[in-house]
Amino acid sequence: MVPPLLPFHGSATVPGGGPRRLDLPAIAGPSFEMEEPCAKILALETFRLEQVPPTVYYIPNFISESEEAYLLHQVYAAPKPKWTQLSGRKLQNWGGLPHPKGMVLEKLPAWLQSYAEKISSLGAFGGKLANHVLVNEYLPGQGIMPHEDGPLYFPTVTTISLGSHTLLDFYHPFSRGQHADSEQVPTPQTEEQRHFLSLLLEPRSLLVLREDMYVRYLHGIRPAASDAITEKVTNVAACGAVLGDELRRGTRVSLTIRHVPKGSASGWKRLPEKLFILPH
Ligand SMILES: O=C(O)CCC(=O)C(=O)O
Ligand SMILES: [Fe+2]
Repeated sequence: MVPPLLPFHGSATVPGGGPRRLDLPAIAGPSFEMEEPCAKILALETFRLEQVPPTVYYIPNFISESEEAYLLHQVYAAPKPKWTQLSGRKLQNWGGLPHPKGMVLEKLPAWLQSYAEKISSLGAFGGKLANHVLVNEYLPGQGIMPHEDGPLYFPTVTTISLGSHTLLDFYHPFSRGQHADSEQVPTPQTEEQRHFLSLLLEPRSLLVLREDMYVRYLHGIRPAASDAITEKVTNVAACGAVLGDELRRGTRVSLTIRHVPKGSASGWKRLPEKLFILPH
């Protein structure tokens, strides 16, 4: 049975404002009953991170501990064949399998559908309803290489983190240099040089990435067992961590919730081949 969705709760310290209670109303909560959808979008705006390229929203404690336990229970109750073991992580795919000829969409199970609806109602997908979820499980020491998610998805990804924090790292794409005619050879750039910011994703948080942060830069998770909170962690003020902390990772399960537009196959075909850097 799907439990009723609870309001966001908890508190966080935000820049300039000192500790603040983040009381966003739940979909069925009393404050939303009298409000228009645009009010929910405004609510999302209050969680927008500054000092990063557009656009990142980070909402600590988006779900409660009991919702987290419920979601973890559902993830691990899935039949064994639902898991795909990859090098460095385990994956479940819900809503349909991506394919160069287009996504064959399947209905989401009820336990994911309610969260897809809750996030969509914040306006995360431009009024569309999320219909696809990837579940990733990372043990301490595991991660995901820097990548782009590819052109199949509406250019927003939303992620609920369960069980443990992680650091999501962002990278400038390789500089492609000037046009070949100018004879300028692109300078080699190390991964470290291209890494320009990280976001601390705490358990129970929601991350919404749109625009440049989703389509222009690459993202990845270092295969590490702990994370140093440095000045590159741009959202530290919204988190329960401080500069200089070293956070040990536990097993983290992430739900990446997206919208796959109908007919995305044609979008796929139009894009140059080198953009097909799919992680899965
Ligand atoms: O686990 C995460 O937060 C990131 C997963 C991811 O980048 C992906 O599935 O494409
Ligand atoms: Fe990704």
